[in-house]
Amino acid sequence: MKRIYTVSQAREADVRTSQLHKIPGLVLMERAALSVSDYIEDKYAKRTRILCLAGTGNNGGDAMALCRILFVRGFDVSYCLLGPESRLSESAKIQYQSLLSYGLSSLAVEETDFKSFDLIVDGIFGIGLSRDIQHPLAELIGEVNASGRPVIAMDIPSGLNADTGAVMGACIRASETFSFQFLKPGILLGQGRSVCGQVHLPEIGIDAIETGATLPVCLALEREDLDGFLTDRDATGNKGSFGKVLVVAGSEEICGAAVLSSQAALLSGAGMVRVYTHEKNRTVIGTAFPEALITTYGNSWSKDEIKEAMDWADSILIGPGIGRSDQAREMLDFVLSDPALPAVIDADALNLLSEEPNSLLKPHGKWILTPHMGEMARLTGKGISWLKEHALEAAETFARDYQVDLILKDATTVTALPCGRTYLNSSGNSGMATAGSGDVLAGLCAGYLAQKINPEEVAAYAVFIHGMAGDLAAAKKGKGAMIAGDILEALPQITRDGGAIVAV
Ligand SMILES: NC(=O)C1=CN([C@@H]2O[C@H](COP(=O)(O)OP(=O)(O)OC[C@H]3O[C@@H](n4cnc5c(N)ncnc54)[C@H](O)[C@@H]3O)[C@@H](O)[C@H]2O)[C@@H](O)CC1
Ligand SMILES: Nc1ncnc2c1ncn2[C@@H]1O[C@H](COP(=O)(O)OP(=O)(O)O)[C@@H](O)[C@H]1O
Ligand SMILES: [K+]
Repeated sequence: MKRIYTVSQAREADVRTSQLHKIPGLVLMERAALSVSDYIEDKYAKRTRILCLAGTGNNGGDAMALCRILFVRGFDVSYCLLGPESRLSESAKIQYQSLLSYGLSSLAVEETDFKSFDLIVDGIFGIGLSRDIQHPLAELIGEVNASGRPVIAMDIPSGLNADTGAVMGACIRASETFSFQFLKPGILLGQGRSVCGQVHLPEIGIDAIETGATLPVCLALEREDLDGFLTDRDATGNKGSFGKVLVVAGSEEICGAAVLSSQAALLSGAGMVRVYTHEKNRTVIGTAFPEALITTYGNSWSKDEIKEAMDWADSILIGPGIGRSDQAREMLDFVLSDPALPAVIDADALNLLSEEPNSLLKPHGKWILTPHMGEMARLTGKGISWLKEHALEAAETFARDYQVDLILKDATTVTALPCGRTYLNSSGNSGMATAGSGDVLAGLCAGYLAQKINPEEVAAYAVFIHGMAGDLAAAKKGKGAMIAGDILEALPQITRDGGAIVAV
């Protein structure tokens, strides 16, 4: 599991480490620069022409320290200081003076042709970026990007908001980013994934800030974490003991969502799945998915029937394809009146809830909500562009206010838990933006809930596994041609024997 620190948390960790262990900031800067120089030495020949672009803050200090180390190691390296000496931070000034002592003075940036270098290091701005980048640095960044040269970003590509992933005026497009020790939210959110390139997280000796399990922290799951989640299947279990899922999905007009979500629930390892749907769907679901138990309703649904199914189930999924009719609203109200049954609330159920969000405030147990940005906009009354820039804050606030697990689906899905912990998902790809992909995720959540696998964090794991399956599907079919059924088909490769993970 990787920690993700906001700008203020990264600064806190930095200060804490310096104070507690009496390690000056310059030492951390040296370690940061060493981690990048070791990498460059491994990957590039000594004759590589390298240009380090240094701003006047500590990010520039990192770049100048790197320039010195590479010079001492025999590389053909130069640098441009992008600002007056008078604005250098304390540590950056020391790095600059050190370079001068080696006889290395800054190139004049207006006379520098970026294309004449083989590799460019971006140390213009790090996490200290506080406003939009303007003339002339914005143009300079445009020229670096247009040069077509590989760029290594120190800490974060200059111009990327480290908290939100928004581009602030202009942004370096890096081929690789060395984020010092901890990920930043902006690397995964917003434009982060498209401008960071390959991300490295070198250890530079900074202590983590959390001192107890109660502190809010943002995390990214990794493949290794699944070993603890998908434990071996109980050899003595039976279909009743592996969890029973009730899927309330589909309507007179829509059928596919019920098939995809209930298949995902069964593929998660649950013992039984029962679909409660409109009678028109019986034949299709029964044919496409003979393993499902099916209960249907006609013009009117039956409280007794659904109650009996809820009593039978260990978890319920409600929403995919149920529509927004009065009938759907009544069923949703009834289902949510049982606080004891762990529930996944998806798709149309979310749209119905957005008409009356306060119904989420009534007492309840485990509820997982899975809105995409459009559904979240309806639920919160906020615009989609605002939500995209404030995804972390929006998800965390919602989870806390309504005491639900909130899966805010997007290219990087944010999963916020009411305890204050948040996960940013690093698996998955744009091929997953295909109809029915969300139904698969909702089914997976309900399936794991029924099995009572790590209920507290189940939402984050389901998202991660869903993304991994999407990556396998993309590898097999291509991002353009993959469909939701391919994500389903890939699931067993991840959960082979309910435990071992097959490399993606
Ligand atoms: N754990 C840590 O936090 C460590 C941090 N280090 C480096 O230090 C960096 C942070 O250093 P700083 O706080 O000095 O911040 P930066 O080096 O990111 O830059 C801050 C400076 O840029 C100015 N500025 C901000 N936005 C601007 C804009 N749009 N146009 C023009 N000027 C602008 C600020 O006023 C400030 O003077 C990190 O990103 C990292 O690279 C490393 O040295 C090692 C350890
Ligand atoms: N560009 C992307 N990169 C990674 N995952 C994506 C991307 N676009 C969409 N997804 C994922 O695909 C799923 C789409 O779900 P959703 O919008 O509910 O689709 P549907 O309603 O058609 O089932 C979500 O899990 C989302 O996170
Ligand atoms: K940078």
